[in-house]
Amino acid sequence: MKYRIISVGRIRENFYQEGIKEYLKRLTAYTAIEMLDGLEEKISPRSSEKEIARILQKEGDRILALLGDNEILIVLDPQGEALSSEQLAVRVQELNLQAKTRINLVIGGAHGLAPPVKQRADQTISLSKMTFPHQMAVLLLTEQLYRSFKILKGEPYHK
Ligand SMILES: C[S@@+](CC[C@H](N)C(=O)[O-])C[C@H]1O[C@@H](n2cnc3c(N)ncnc32)[C@H](O)[C@@H]1O
Repeated sequence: MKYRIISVGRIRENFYQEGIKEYLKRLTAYTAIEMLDGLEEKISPRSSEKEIARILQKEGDRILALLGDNEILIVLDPQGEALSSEQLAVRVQELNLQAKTRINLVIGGAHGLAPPVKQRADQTISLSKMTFPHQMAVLLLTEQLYRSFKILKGEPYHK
């Protein structure tokens, strides 16, 4: 099964880039995985609700255009399903057995994700009830995916 992390916001900070790159590299021992970032629209901090909705829709259209019919979409959202690392590992195992071509994990931008993206989601997963910056959410996700594969392989990993 192929994995793709789609981050609407660009991964700008060096220290996030380094961490994400490291976990993506480690993950290649277990699966084919790529990351796509920077799908965001420019937005002013003083944008109106209407402007934000318009931008979210544009970003959402871009995300949905990337997905084939036979691809799984998992949205990352603080309001999503809370899983332990062991439960996430079981979820990864189940997903890997599905007759689908790719698993897409989507992280929203500064204003989250448009309703059509949330509606298309096959699953919505939370990393915590707290809200993180998108770069932190991508880093946490890559680490938790790596942890999942380690758990599934029964390989040692610091607790
Ligand atoms: C800065 S947050 C967006 C916050 C925005 N106010 C909203 O309503 O979604 C950027 C993205 O990071 C991801 N994210 C942040 N915290 C998360 C968490 N605790 N669990 C899962 N994803 C999270 C989500 O995909 C979110 O869309």
